[in-house]
Amino acid sequence: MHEPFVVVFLGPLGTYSHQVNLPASNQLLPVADARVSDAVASRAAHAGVIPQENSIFGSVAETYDALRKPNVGFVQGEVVLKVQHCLLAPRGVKRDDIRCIKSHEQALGQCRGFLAQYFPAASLEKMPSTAAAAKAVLGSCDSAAICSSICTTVFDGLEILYEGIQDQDSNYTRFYILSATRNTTLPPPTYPIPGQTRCLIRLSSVSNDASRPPLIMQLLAALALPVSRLDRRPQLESTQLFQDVYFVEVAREDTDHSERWILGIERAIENVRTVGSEAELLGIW
Ligand SMILES: O=C(O)C(=O)Cc1ccccc1
Repeated sequence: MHEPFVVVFLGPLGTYSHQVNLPASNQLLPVADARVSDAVASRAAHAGVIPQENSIFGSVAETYDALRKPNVGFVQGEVVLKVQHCLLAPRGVKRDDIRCIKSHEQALGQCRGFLAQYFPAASLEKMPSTAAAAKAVLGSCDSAAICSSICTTVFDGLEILYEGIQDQDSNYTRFYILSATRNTTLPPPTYPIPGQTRCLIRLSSVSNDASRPPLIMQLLAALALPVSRLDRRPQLESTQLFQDVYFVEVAREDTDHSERWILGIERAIENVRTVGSEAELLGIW
């Protein structure tokens, strides 16, 4: 018997992370708060599902904050999920009773228009996840949660007041599949398509001269790869104010041979280090 391949996701049951389509052989385990990357780094799980970007609200800040840490793991795949938000309340609670709406920051952000139009006076409460919000409103007489309709089957006593409340009908979230090391082999099928087509690189400048802030352009010029997306978060423990860490994704051209492409990426990372900046390969998939 093989040991099960354990994948952690942002819990409790009923989150969008839980609904990401993974191979059936995986053993799925919910973890609380934003502890998914910690569970992967500490080898409590083989891999984890982390939300990376939403088509309405943008990058998931807490994911990039986790990716700033040393030894954060290695992105081995991506999965895109269609997200349809609902407003759920305990059975019997009416629209006019609602004073407080709870959810994950991303879900509150994806439904800003709906909230402003239908609940301009309600207080908004940020929760660790959408399903944590659903669980928290159980038994309340004046609170509702923004979450997936699946939460009505996970938690008894909730009903749907509104469906499809995100600001655009088309709403997708992209998740990274994070493993502990580059050498972890994910069980097939691979995500999303066979053949490695993307990589994620973390870049930061090392500069002690406050009068000459590092130029992003210099980092990217040293990297000299066709960057397809760029994210930025404050650098932790930097010697200067407002120094940033950059996360770049590079997409492989169809004409590029996979192994040659990976060698090129490794060489580009060495080149950034040669000019005195930091570069780390955080994923290939
Ligand atoms: O809280 C959840 O359900 C998550 O998985 C994070 C999230 C929240 C909103 C949209 C997509 C992912």
